[in-house]
Amino acid sequence: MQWTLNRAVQCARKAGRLPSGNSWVLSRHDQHCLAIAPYKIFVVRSAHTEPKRVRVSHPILSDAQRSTIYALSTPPGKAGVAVVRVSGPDALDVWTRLVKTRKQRVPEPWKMERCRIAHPETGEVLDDGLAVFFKGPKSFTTEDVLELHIHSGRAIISSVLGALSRLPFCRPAEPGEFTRRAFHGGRLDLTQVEGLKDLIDAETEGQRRLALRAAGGATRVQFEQLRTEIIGCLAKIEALIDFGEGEDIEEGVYEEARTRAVKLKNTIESYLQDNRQGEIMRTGVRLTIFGPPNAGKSSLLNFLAQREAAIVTPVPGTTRDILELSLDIGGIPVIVSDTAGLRKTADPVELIGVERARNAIEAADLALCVVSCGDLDRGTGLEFPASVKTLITDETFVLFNKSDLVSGDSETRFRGPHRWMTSLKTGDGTTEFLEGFAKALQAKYALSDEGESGRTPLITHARHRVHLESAAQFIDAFLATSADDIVLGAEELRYAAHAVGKVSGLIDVEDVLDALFRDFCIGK
Ligand SMILES: Nc1nc2c(ncn2[C@@H]2O[C@H](COP(=O)(O)OP(=O)(O)OP(=O)(O)O)[C@@H](O)[C@H]2O)c(=O)[nH]1
Ligand SMILES: [K+]
Ligand SMILES: [Mg+2]
Repeated sequence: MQWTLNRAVQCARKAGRLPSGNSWVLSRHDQHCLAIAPYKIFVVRSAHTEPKRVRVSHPILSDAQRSTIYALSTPPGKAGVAVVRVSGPDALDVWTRLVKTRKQRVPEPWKMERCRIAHPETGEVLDDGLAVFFKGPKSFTTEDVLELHIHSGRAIISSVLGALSRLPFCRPAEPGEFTRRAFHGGRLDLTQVEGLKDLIDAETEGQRRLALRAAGGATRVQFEQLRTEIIGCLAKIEALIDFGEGEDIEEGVYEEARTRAVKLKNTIESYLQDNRQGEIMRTGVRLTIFGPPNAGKSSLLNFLAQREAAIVTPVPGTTRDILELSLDIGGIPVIVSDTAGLRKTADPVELIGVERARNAIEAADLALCVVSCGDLDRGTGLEFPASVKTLITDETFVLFNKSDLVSGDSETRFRGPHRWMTSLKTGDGTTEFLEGFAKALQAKYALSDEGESGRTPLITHARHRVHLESAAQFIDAFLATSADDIVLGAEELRYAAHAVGKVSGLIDVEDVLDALFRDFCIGK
């Protein structure tokens, strides 16, 4: 028997736990139903087969959270347009007091209207602009929302915010409070809230695309699907517990549940085996440039950054400390570290630099070794200097620099995948290097186009990985139980569903929310 929100609400009403006459909306899950009426939120809990077990908890929104809030939603400063956003039960009241249109006092929802913004007490016109009213729940926060589009200038903005502050039922919004309300209203789940924040913070094309996917709800859908499938599995086991095989239940149900669980575990594992692609794309690929002294490592950093970020001199051992820069290479965010040249040294300061360089290579997602063609040419064949030889693997990118120091015919020795030859002095080969390197990065980290979701990583935050890993463990634990202890098995599946639910924020949400919204800007 499938448990629905309507049933949950019906039962709760019968039990006298919910006031009638309110419109009930929003998310329904098999075990936890979030039922939301205007300004009152209750969590309806139920076991998914037993309507009798309905329990309605206390409202989870405080008075402060129910008030009408306002904030400037665009950056302060001189510009064409500034948007002041108002959200809450009294948004319509704000309209009638501040917005003067030619036609009517009550706005037509979702329709932009030309208006004057007037002071609620003095009636003084503050600005000429546009206003739009979004009727809840079809708004960003799911509450009634009013947006005032005014001219962006310091005096105009402060006069409008000042006018709003005169209304006793309004208060300034806290950072991220609009988004928090959207979350509490069920409009966004946690992965979407994270996506929204990542979208605002995105600095490269790759980050933008990844964040948009999450903000748009694609990540949410995938996690919800996973959770639904686990619950489907659990339902079979619970049916067995309630009725027992052979009576009302057809045979083979237990085996079927196991087969499904194995499939689920494989799916989760395929999500986990993503080389941390999504997390790396979000936070940046860590690339360490290393090599012997004087190879041109700092020259390379400056070339990539297009500015004199690092000191370059003919003195070997110039770079001591690690110099880190965030760069956009082919749409991939890359945190590039320039390091001290690797060599045996008695200088205690340089020694620390060399030690740090080695640690940076260890910690990096990618390493790029720069060697001077001049250092190689003396030997026969392609022999890397001893100081770097042991650090070069199949994954290491290699740049043979200072091609101007060797004769042209020796060039072929240096060719190969992930290997380039340049002269950072003359600029020879730098275009090919940059193109080839960007392509290599894209091949490793870029997301495939929409549709080929197979290659798009699901996990973008360490939090997702933690919960998915524990879900996989619980499914494992279920598979380790036998048909004799299905009650125990069912419990493991319930934990697995619970773990996946944490990703979307259906469960144990407040601590994650606090951490997340702390970094949001006001007005979002
Ligand atoms: N001839 C030639 N000289 C270069 C080239 N690239 C860099 N140099 C010079 O090589 C010297 C060393 O360059 P850096 O960029 O400081 O080398 P580095 O690897 O950072 O050196 P350390 O930090 O001391 O380990 C400088 O004088 C550069 O101008 C090149 O392609 N050809
Ligand atoms: K140098
Ligand atoms: Mg250097």
